[in-house]
Amino acid sequence: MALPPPLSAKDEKSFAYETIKDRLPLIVTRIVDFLARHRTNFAKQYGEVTENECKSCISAMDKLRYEIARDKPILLLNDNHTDDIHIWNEYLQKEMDQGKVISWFQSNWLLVECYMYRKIAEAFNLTAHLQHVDPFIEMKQHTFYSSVQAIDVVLAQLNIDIEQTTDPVNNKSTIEQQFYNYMEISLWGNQCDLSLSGGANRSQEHDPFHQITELKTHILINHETSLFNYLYDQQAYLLNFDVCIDFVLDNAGFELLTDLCFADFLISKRLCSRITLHLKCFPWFVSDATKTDFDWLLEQLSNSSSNSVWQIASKRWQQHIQNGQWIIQTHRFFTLPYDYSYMQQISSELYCTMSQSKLIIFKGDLNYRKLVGDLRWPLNERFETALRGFQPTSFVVLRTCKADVQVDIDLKVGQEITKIDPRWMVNGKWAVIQAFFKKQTEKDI
Ligand SMILES: O=P(O)(O)OC[C@H]1O[C@](O)(CO)[C@@H](O)[C@@H]1O
Ligand SMILES: [Mn+2]
Repeated sequence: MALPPPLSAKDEKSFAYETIKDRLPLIVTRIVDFLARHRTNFAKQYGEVTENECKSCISAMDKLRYEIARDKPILLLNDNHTDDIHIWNEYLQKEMDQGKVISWFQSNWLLVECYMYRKIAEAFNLTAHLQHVDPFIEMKQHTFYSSVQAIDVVLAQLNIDIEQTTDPVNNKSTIEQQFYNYMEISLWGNQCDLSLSGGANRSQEHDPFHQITELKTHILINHETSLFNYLYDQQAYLLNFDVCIDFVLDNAGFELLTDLCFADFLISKRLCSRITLHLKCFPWFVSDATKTDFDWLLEQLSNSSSNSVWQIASKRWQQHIQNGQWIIQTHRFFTLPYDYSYMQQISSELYCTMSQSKLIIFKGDLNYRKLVGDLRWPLNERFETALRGFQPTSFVVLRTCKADVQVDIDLKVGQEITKIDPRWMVNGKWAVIQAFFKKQTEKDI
């Protein structure tokens, strides 16, 4: 089957064009600003040489901004000591060997956008003292603190819902309703990503429980009922089965908090017995959560001596980690330019362990783009076709729509939504809870 062409800034009417023309340069500018503001601090902390390292990062950022604006060719990476460089360079080299010039406005959007974040990492990797500096750290921490009221509301209710010793068999409908609440709060938490706003604050100021009721009609595909039954029916709550979920997390701050609430709910109500939480290895798409962001969030909760609600939740979460029910993982596959149809070939061990899970939960827009290959599928294409063979196990994507690719929507429905909101595909106000259920083969049974 001939595949549709990839999304690309070649098309000047596309969201890719807007992103590369306006948003990516803005993100790079904010890094320059960050470095300029912290130069003296870094020098105090790590010694005088860091002044020069800051300067070299700033000039790398200036160069990057210039190259994006001028649509310059993309070159191989240079930070030779990193463990992903050979995979990146092999990918780029293969494209070059086919005679293709890879450039910002002419090539695949997914590739060049991922490359920008890898190129930023390269600049920091090439220094001796700034390798572990995260240029997006302030923006991420700010979204957390500007959402404290919403955090209070969610954690207070979560503590109540979890402490209530509901017998799962006789209270199926209570647990079911709570499942939808935490899943939808986690879904709309995805509105808080910072790459869409070019790094400008996207805090959560409303009561999330009210918000999910209001936003219900904005979920264009909603498989939550099938998902609940799928997890509930396997009876992890009755028997001591080992039922695993892989949770591919997205953004730090408020979104991460909502994801952990959902993960806590799934474990505490025994809808599964183990969750692997996948974080990013290095700063990615501005707001994606790294292990440092995860640790920082837990620390904020546990250090809040005045807030018992935060402390109770954080104690429970620390326990999930200590007793192995939450496993924290960073895998380099998630920061490569490959879409998910390549996972089996590029990172077979990751594909293999994920295949053993009952369910994978993918958070966010970028994960959706990677699942469907970031191709210009017709709106009514089947999800399974768009996945092009990626079927490790059953999975769901919780995504607010922020890129002009979407499948499994009836064309008429698409026209109706366009009338209501012409930018529905990209403004983050619409969402999908889109599941793929793997058919069981004889081998699986
Ligand atoms: O954090 P998320 O939900 O993956 O969103 C990141 C999104 O940012 C954008 O790249 C915009 O730059 C989206 O198109 C992209 O998929
Ligand atoms: Mn993200």
